[in-house]
Amino acid sequence: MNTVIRVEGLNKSFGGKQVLFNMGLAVQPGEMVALIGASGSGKSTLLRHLSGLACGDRRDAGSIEILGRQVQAAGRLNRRVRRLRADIGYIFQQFNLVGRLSVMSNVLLGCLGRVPRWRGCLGWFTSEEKASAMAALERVGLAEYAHRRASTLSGGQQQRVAIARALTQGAQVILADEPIASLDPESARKVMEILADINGKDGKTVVVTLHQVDYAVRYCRRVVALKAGHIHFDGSVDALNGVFLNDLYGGDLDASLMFPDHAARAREPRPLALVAA
Ligand SMILES: Nc1ncnc2c1ncn2[C@@H]1O[C@H](COP(=O)(O)OP(=O)(O)OP(=O)(O)O)[C@@H](O)[C@H]1O
Repeated sequence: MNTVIRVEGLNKSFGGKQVLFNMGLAVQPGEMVALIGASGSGKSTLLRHLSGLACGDRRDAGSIEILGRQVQAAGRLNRRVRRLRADIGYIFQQFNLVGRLSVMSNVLLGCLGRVPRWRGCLGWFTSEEKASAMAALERVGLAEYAHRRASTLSGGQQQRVAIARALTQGAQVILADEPIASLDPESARKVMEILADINGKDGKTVVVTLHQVDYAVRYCRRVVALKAGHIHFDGSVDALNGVFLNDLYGGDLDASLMFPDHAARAREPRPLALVAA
């Protein structure tokens, strides 16, 4: 099978300050990968580059391919990156819904990359597209809210609508940037379970940045840990331990809460109390 995400030699600077250093990454079809690291380590910047929402400049070397198609090379975005974005579902921390529109209309926005522009402008969708949007809402448990104004939903519900939008989009790859950072634990659990379900049942490749290491341990097999713009670790979640996490987070993380002993990590349910500072 072909590699879904390939990053080679990626650098990024903002105003002369380098924030990503020679990053290399390969993600295979159907993987669910957690991106972890302290605040400012470069997680969101990397994710934005993967989706083609950001790019380096000519001084920033590096290339990114998604689904075998070039997103950027030598600090330049592929001119056809908009098309590629139709295959990438991007979940934002703050949901990015249009609050005054109905839940259903928001989910239908997922079709925009694939329908003729005039239809998108008129908001004219076929019955198949509407059925697909409703099926996506059912999948995330929100069919009964289809005709509610999006702004009236809770944060957790809005994030599930955003996931339904990515499903309707038909995205092959889901990039989720701190999707649970502003949610209560129960809403966070539901969002992570939906992402894991989409990964497990539909085989979609998921990369999710997380502040909460315990959710990474629970839902992802592979972890990529960033430290000061470098890939510090890339491997099995089983390799994480308190010493490693204290080093990664500079002592801001009380990993003893998470790994009281190695054996406890294998037991379910895993603790959900720990949040990185
Ligand atoms: N638009 C920007 N202009 C200037 N500097 C930026 C910009 N975006 C990010 N940075 C800097 O790049 C570095 C990495 O930021 P990034 O947001 O990727 O980190 P992060 O790991 O996602 O942090 P957090 O977990 O707090 O969201 C930080 O030093 C940040 O200040």
